[in-house]
Amino acid sequence: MELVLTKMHGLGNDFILVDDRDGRVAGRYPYPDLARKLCDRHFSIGGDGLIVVLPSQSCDMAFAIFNSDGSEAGMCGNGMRCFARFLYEKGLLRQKVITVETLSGPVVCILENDEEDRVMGVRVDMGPPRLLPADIPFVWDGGKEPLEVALKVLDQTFQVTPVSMGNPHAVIFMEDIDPVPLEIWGPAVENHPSFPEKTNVEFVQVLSPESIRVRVWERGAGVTLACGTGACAALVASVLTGRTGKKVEVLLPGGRLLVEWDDRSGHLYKSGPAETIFETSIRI
Ligand SMILES: N[C@H](CCC[C@H](N)C(=O)O)C(=O)O
Repeated sequence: MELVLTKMHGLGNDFILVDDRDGRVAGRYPYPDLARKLCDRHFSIGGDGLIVVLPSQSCDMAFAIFNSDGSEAGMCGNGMRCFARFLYEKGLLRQKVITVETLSGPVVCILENDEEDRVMGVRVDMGPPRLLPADIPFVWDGGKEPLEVALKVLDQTFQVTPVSMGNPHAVIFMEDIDPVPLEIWGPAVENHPSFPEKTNVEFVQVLSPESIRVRVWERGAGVTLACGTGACAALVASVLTGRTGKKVEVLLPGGRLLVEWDDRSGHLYKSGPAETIFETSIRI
C-alpha cells in the first residue's frame, strides 16, 4: 500500500501526518501499529507522534493523535498547529478559522497568515483546563481541586499539580530545572498509580510573573523539545499557585510559546509556529 506522508514540527515536537479521510489506511494498518512503525527514528521516518486527518460530522475536520509508542491521546497542542497548517496548505480547507473535532472535544484554530497568504503561525483555542480529579484523571480524596499534592516517586517527594488540557499533566515547580534527570523522574511520574491513564510530566522554573521555563517528559513519547498542552497546563498551575499572571511566555527547549488564560471565556489560547519539513511516500 502506498502512503503519502508529511513530516511537520511545532518547536521541534515532530509529527508525521497522514490523510485518511477515505479510511484506506485504517482498513489495512491499525493506527497504533502505524505510529510505532513510522515514528521509529532508526528504522523509519521518525517522530514524536502520528497525526491522522479524518472526516467529521460536527466540525470542519477530525484530528487523531497517536504517540510514538502507539498510545492515543485526547489532544496535542503542537500537533494541532501543524494540522491546521496542513489542512490549509493542502487545500483541504481554505478558511482561516478551522473547527477541529478531537477525542477531548472541539478545538478552534486561527491561521495567522502574512500578506502573501503564507501561514506564519497558528493560534489555537485550547478550551478550558479540567481540574477535577475525575476529569484528569488523578486518584485523590482530598476534596477540593488538587494543588501541589505530595507524590512519592522513587526516592523523591514531588509537589504535583495535576491539570488536564484534554490529556493529563503533572506539573512540578522547581528552582532550577536544568539538573532534572528527565529520563529517570519522567517515566516514574508518568506511570505513577495516582494517574490511572498515566500522565505527561512538566518540570517548571518560574523566571518572572510573565515568563516560565518548562522541560517535558511526554506520556507515550518520552523527552520532547516542546509540548503545547504541557505549556498550557504549566500556565494553569502557575496561576493557581500564585506564581504568574494569566499571560506568559513559555520557554521550552524547542522554542517559545505564548499562552494566555482568558478570564472571560475561561479558555486557554496558545500561539506558535508550525513548520513543514518534507513530504514523502512509502510503501507499507
Ligand atoms: N503525549 C501526549 C500527546 C501529545 C501532546 C503534546 N505533543 C502537545 O503538543 O500537546 C499525551 O499522551 O497526552
